Amino acid sequence: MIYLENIHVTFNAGTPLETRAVKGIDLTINEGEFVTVIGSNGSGKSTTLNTLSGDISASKGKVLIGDQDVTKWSVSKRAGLISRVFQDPLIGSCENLSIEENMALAWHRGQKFRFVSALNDKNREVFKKQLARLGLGLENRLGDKMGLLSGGQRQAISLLMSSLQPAKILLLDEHTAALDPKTAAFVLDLTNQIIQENKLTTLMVTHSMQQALEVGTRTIMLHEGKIVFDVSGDERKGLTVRDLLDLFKQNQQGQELSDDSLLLS
Ligand SMILES: Nc1ncnc2c1ncn2[C@@H]1O[C@H](COP(=O)(O)OP(=O)(O)OP(=O)(O)O)[C@@H](O)[C@H]1O
Repeated sequence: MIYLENIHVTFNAGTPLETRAVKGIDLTINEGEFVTVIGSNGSGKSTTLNTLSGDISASKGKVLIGDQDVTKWSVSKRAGLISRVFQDPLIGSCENLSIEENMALAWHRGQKFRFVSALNDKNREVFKKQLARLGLGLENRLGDKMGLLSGGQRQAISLLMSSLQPAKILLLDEHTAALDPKTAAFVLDLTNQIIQENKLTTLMVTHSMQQALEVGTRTIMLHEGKIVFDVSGDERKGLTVRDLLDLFKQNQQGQELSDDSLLLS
């Protein structure tokens, strides 16, 4: 269970550049839920994910994971509970390290370890088995530098890496946005498999309203730092992008959504 309790995030508080990015978010996510997060540019989606991962400290409010109050935990301490895949395939893996070194790092995330002992035959077999399921032949390229791979290959490996250790929460920040449509569909399919196999509680930010409805079990929309709607279960089944736009309008006193990137996707 994840609880975000009255989260506020203000950047550059008290200066002319003050930005109230998140304004009182209350969100409870049950174990195993897969929440898709939509909202226009600057609505606070990444800031909300960053507050959960610990990359940003909330100006006010509490973050709880299970029965633990993690509000004051560092990113590295939270990394034992949370794994993350970013939009940019270059973030989240080290291009100068090999595939197997990246996987060893992911496997030992948050722990002290040495490559010399982590890269043994037994572990290599585990990495190979995981990579083989991608069907990209990467199981035969364990020693290749990550920087040699395409964006889609890196994103697929990042997803595998996110499930190598027992984190229970997966944060996906537009992780298919930089990929071509075919690779994006492949990575999304892999995402679904990994979430189901590992029973992960997931938050996925997407700029596509269609994608937000097609995957996951619940959809929330942020607008100007607040949650403007939250749909799941029967209410969500059969919803169309048009319905989402109408929901937005209802909750915003007739205001139309003006972000083309959301409307067009
Ligand atoms: N580190 C920061 N310093 C100052 N302002 C920031 C910082 N990070 C985000 N902001 C501001 O906070 C607001 C919310 O940004 P955020 O990145 O959370 O939006 P978003 O919904 O993820 O947008 P996008 O869809 O464009 O990625 C924006 O006005 C942004 O400019």
